[in-house]
Amino acid sequence: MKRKIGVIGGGSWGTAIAILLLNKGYDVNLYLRDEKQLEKIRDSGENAKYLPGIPIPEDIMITTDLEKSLYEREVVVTSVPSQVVRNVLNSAKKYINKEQIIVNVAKGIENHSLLRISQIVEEILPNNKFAALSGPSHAEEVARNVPTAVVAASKEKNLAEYIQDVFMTPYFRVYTNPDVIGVELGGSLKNVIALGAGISDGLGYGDNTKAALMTRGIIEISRLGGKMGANHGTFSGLAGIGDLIVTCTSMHSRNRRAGILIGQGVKIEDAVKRVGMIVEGIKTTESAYELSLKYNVPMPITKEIYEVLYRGSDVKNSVYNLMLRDKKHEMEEAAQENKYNW
Ligand SMILES: NC(=O)c1ccc[n+]([C@@H]2O[C@H](COP(=O)([O-])OP(=O)(O)OC[C@H]3O[C@@H](n4cnc5c(N)ncnc54)[C@H](O)[C@@H]3O)[C@@H](O)[C@H]2O)c1
Ligand SMILES: O=P(O)(O)OC[C@H](O)CO
Repeated sequence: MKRKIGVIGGGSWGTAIAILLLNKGYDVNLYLRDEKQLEKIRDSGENAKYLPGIPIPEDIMITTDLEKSLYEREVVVTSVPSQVVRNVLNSAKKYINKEQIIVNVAKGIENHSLLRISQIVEEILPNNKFAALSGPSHAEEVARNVPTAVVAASKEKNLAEYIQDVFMTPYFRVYTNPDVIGVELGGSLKNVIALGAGISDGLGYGDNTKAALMTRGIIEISRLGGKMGANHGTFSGLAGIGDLIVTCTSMHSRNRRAGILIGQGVKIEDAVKRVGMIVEGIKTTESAYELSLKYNVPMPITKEIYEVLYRGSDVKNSVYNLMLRDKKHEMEEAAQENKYNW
């Protein structure tokens, strides 16, 4: 019997995931909310707004009927922007039974509650099993079978291995990891640093600057992650440094592209409109900044990006603030524990 999967969210990632799963021979439903978008997809055979140039197989059952999209689905994939996952799941929960497995692929941290998606799912669907799938994976490349590697994270080994099996293809390699917190934080917080990398590019700075942002960026992500219960090793893996690299360097990245525009002096709202798709890092910056205060963790890059996005600070000032802050030991935490000391 064919595996039955439901994907919620007809943006670029939901569409690419649906195609990948259909090509594995599964029975795939794709839910999107917009009837006009659905008609356009039916007429043109592609999702021109979110994933242009990629033919959508007719066998994917695309629908605006949430109930229908979830009916008898063994796995339900959430692929909507992270700030709306709660609303979408609240609407969906009456159609989801406790046997169905929830796999989240959205990358972000809810504003104000500061919850990760796994925690939101736990609140709304406490009896359902959950896994997070994350890593360096631009939809535009996955949809073209560009070799890609990601991580399936679950507290339960069997579930992580099951999800690995569900998604793995010769072009899409899936590793397992028990560290749900680290995988979720890595995927979410890299978007903040990618905005910074984009701003740096937009200002006309060079590769040195970007390498510094990426390196110091993963250090501050890992510092917060450690305090929140993540495993430091996760941040050296695909969902950590891997996703940070791809998002800070690729022109597919909506976060980086928005950052470039902001660095060039475009207003934030206009930059987001020009990108035309979700720029997760904007809202995640607010959550990340609040988490750094809550856990009392220094996150200087995140703080400066927060100042630029939410307090109207001048980007060049932020660069000077970062360059001229107090002098530091590179391995500050380790030095405090008397490792890496002279
Ligand atoms: N695009 C990628 O390459 C990629 C890769 C990995 C992870 N992600 C993550 O996946 C998530 C989705 O990203 P995307 O790239 O598909 O975004 P997108 O901007 O391409 O599409 C978002 C989709 O969500 C829909 N949507 C928005 N609000 C909704 C609501 N309330 N109910 C139902 N649908 C709603 C939009 O109509 C749109 O179809 C994000 O968290 C992103 O970080 C994206
Ligand atoms: O386009 P972005 O910046 O949202 O990044 C997409 C994916 O998260 C890359 O792994």
